[in-house]
Amino acid sequence: MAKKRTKSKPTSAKKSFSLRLSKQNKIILGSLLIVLSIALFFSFMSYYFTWQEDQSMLSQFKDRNAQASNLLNKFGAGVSHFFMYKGFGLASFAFPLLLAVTGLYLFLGLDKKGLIGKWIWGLTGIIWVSVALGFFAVEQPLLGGLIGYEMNDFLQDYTGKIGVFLLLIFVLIVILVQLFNFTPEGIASFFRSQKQNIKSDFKKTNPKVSVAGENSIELSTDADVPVVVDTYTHKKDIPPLQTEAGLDVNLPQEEEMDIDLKVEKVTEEKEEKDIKAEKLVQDFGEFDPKLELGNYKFPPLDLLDPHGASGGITINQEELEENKNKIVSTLKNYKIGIAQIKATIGPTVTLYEIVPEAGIRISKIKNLEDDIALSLAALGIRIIAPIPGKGTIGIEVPNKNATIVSMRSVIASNKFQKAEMELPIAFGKTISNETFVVDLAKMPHMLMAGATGQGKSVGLNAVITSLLYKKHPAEVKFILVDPKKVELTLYNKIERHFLAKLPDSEDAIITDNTKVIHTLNSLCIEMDNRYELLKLAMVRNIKEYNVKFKARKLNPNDGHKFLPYIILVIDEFADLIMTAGKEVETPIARLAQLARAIGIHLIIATQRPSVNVITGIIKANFPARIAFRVTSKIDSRTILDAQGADQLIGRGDMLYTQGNDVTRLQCAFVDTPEVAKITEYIGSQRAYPDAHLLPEYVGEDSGTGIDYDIADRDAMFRDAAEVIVTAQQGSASLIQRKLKLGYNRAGRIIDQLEAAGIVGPFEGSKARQVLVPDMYALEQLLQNETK
Ligand SMILES: Nc1ncnc2c1ncn2[C@@H]1O[C@H](COP(=O)(O)OP(=O)(O)OP(=O)(O)O)[C@@H](O)[C@H]1O
Repeated sequence: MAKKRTKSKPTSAKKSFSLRLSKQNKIILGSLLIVLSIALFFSFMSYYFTWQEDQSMLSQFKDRNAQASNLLNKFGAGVSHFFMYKGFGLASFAFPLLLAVTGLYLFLGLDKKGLIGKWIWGLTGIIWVSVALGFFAVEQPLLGGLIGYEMNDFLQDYTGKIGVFLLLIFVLIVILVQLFNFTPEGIASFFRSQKQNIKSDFKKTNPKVSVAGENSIELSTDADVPVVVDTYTHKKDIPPLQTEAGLDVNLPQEEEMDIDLKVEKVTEEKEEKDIKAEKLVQDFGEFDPKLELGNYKFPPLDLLDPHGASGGITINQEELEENKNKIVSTLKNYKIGIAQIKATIGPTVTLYEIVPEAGIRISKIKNLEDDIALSLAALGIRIIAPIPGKGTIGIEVPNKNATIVSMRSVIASNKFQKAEMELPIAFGKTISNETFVVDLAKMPHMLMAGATGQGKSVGLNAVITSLLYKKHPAEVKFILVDPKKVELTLYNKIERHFLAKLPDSEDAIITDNTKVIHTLNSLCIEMDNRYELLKLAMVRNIKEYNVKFKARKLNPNDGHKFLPYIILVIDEFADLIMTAGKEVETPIARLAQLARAIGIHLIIATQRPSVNVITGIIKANFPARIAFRVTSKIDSRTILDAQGADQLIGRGDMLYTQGNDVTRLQCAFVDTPEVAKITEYIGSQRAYPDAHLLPEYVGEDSGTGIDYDIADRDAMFRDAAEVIVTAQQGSASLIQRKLKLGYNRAGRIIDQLEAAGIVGPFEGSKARQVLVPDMYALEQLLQNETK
């Protein structure tokens, strides 16, 4: 510092020579340029009249007695000779103009950004005019100047007269297009408006003439209906219509067709932040969350087994015919005539769509479900009467030989590959053999239930596999809860790629129930944190947030980071509810209600679809439901609010609903060895140093009743107390954010605040109550403590 100060004199001297002019200097320089430009202008003007007289005295410049006729005497004669004669001729007049503009800019202290452009275009124009005049007025050396003449000469030696002419035209076009935004449409609309003016002027002077043509109505101006033409708008004042009741109706007058609408381009005012972000994007490109694992390779398709279904569905004509006959004859027995019957063959069931004869009651057919099942000697017959939106009645009959829908076939399908969804899931195939792809982000949570052994675990694997095939490890993280301890263990291998866990836990896959509670509460904290981030970023959902973050509009120093989707998969939900009850239900309900916008999605599966497991709260918050085969109609109702799941045939046959419609699907089959291969493939690639860490959850029991010694308090205790009291919100995450602390430390401080009586006790996922109303009260409290 001292050194700098001693050197301060020479630096200030240097500064005065730098290009950055002080305001005074700018005014002086600006006025100098303006004066100079006026002098040049008058010199040039007068040069045209006096150049011949002054020619001889150019050599006697130093002679004080010699006088020139130019308005600015010898200076004028000399400068003009240099610019006009030896330079650019008539085009030299642009120099005083450019100088004057520059002078004005400096004088008024305007932003100099546009000035360089003006000089470039000015010089281009000078050269062009000089060459053009040299070309067209060879005889008049003063018009084009020596440079114009010489350049012409030079160019003509190489390209000939025509070449120079074409070159001049081309440069002119460039200038017009670049400088004046000339476009063919612009010229056309100019001529159109001219034509219109002439037309209306003409009409004005000859009111009886009718102009017939497109969009025009012939008008005869009868004497009794006066038609007045407005001299300004050229519109006719039509007298108001008279209705029968004598009511005046004013018709809105038609606007003239050919009025050119000039749209002024509004240059958006950009915030400084945006400009900064644009610059960052220009310099470093968009933020790429995948960069850290830039070489990550998505699992290839051949890790999946085709399950012998490469030939697609085989149609057994005999079976079709037989079933059709049985349906027709059974219905006939009950005096139900059929007008038409059509079959759609799916992988596991065939849908027979019938159009009954007129006058048949639908409920009559619906009641025959069991009779039809009996006559077809088949399980899993479902009657859909009527098929929504079709006006037919559907009878689903299981195929004798069901085709396995391989995961490979659905992943390879065009529909899945081209799916522009946030979290695409290829569930399987519909009854008409179409691949069924849905977006988990839109669901936004899913409940999956079905009796044991009907395909639930396969279904969960299909969901996870779909996402593994489509998403980069940076974009999605799973939290896997597996009380059965065997179903999801395979995913251990991708822990450092795709899994998220609590900071202190060893295994990412959660198998014990207390940990589930901690994880759920931690997810609630993550949710609150994410909402806070979204609020700060002024966006409504995770998608917009990430777009903004990628465009570098959010500063990581303010706590912003790229947010991956978090998917919580619970394999056996019944077990959890039985052991932990409300402790699990409350955070799950809270997450389900609020988490959709911030990219946390829940998938819960259970094999016990009873009302004490799938409670009203859970059901209300899980609009997307999947039912595999269940044993009773009641179970089906519990899951879907409709029956039908009891009539499924098992082995991945399922019903999907996301609101009203229920769709029957054959779940894609992915076997354990296939999952093992995929996880092996992903697991063998370079990974993140650790699994994605969730915020630490400080359990309910910790902190309460602990008497902290005042001397042991955290150094940030007072700051934290002020933050909490000012915000009147007792949350550790607030302290964490405002004071930039780790969650552990913030949690400890909260405990100390509780011990000091500043915040209330822990209240689950809600923020603690703040017991001190304002800063004054806080001050008093802390002072009393030290006494
Ligand atoms: N989509 C499917 N396509 C063909 N077969 C299937 C399908 N899904 C399941 N299966 C068959 O059903 C068997 C049981 O499936 P899965 O293990 O998924 O049942 P689960 O409902 O998870 O049973 P649990 O609740 O006892 O774990 C599988 O081993 C497989 O043979």
